[in-house]
Amino acid sequence: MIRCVSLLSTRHPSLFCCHISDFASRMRLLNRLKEDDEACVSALQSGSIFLFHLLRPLVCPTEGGGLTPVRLSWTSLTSVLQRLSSDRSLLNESVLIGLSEQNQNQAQFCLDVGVLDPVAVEAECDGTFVDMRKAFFLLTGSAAPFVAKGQALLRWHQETKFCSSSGRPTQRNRAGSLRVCGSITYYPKMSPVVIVLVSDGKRCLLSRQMSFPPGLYSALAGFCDMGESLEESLRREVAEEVGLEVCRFSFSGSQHWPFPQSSFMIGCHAHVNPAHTELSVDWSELEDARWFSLEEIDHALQVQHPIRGEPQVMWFPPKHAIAHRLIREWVELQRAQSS
Ligand SMILES: NC(=O)C1=CN([C@@H]2O[C@H](COP(=O)(O)OP(=O)(O)OC[C@H]3O[C@@H](n4cnc5c(N)ncnc54)[C@H](OP(=O)(O)O)[C@@H]3O)[C@@H](O)[C@H]2O)C=CC1
Ligand SMILES: [Mg+2]
Repeated sequence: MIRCVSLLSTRHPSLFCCHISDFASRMRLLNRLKEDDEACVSALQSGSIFLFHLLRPLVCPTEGGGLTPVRLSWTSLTSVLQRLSSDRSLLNESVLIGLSEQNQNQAQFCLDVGVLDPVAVEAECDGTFVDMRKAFFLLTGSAAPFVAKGQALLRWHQETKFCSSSGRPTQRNRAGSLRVCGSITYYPKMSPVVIVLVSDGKRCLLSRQMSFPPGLYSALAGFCDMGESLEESLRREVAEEVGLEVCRFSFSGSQHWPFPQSSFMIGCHAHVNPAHTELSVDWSELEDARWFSLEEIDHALQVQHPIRGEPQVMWFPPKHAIAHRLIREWVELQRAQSS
């Protein structure tokens, strides 16, 4: 929907009224809140706040058996803090996550209440603090990436309290989108990871690491090295982990991934020459790597959850994960090619 938005900007005084979409106006407002501390304070007072305790999100169950994050208004959170005899200044630690598309661009913040007794907060707020690994896969709708982003920002603040150059404490802006020490500005960081589903035209290649739960197989993945392009990382990771040479690849999509910290997953499909598919697996990285037929992949896609005590049952990362999407795309392509 296009609507007329009045943009009063000191930076762009010529922009008084123009036609921009709701999305564009939301993005500009978000940017303004990052730059304007006063505007951000007032957005917090009318916004919603999501709580974490030592990086564990506060959630409550949904009717369908999933989880949803608990959101509090500024007023209700200040009264909770008062009842728990905590200083309201804790709210200064909150970090802007985004603006609600559904709720008239309401600002959304996250706050780690690690200094408070978690049980008391849970009782006050009707929720439970749960480990991110559990929460991420049970959060419904768009909540999983949203909560992951909040946790990633809070973690970054906790880890960037001091300047790595001077050793002095860093200062943050109100939104929490940066920290400074003198002339040095720190911005939140992500580690780029390439994740690639390799195919020989008929089969696809999946692997598992020692740390994976029993039966879980996924696409090959690896952190990009400093200075590498996406294609260089992809070719290197496939060569390192299974000894194959990629002849062509295509980009599929990307996602922020909260494990082990903040990864920026770049999902790709890659092809190898069907005449050169013999694997030379790096056993120090992988516990197993194998080629799978369409039939085997189709069967594993039906497995919703790992079955306890049946490690032989193969299953894939859940729908949230880009690995899942790559596998589904490969299946669709195989079906389209054979019909
Ligand atoms: N979203 C999804 O669908 C999926 C996501 N993933 C994610 O992809 C990520 C990367 O895959 P993985 O195979 O483990 O990566 P790699 O193949 O690159 O191997 C991991 C090792 O690389 C080293 N390393 C290099 N740079 C970094 C960095 N920036 N952060 C952490 N470790 C680094 C570490 O070695 P050392 O410890 O020796 O220093 C680490 O153990 C994983 O964290 C995993 O969570 C994986 C599969 C599916
Ligand atoms: Mg790897």
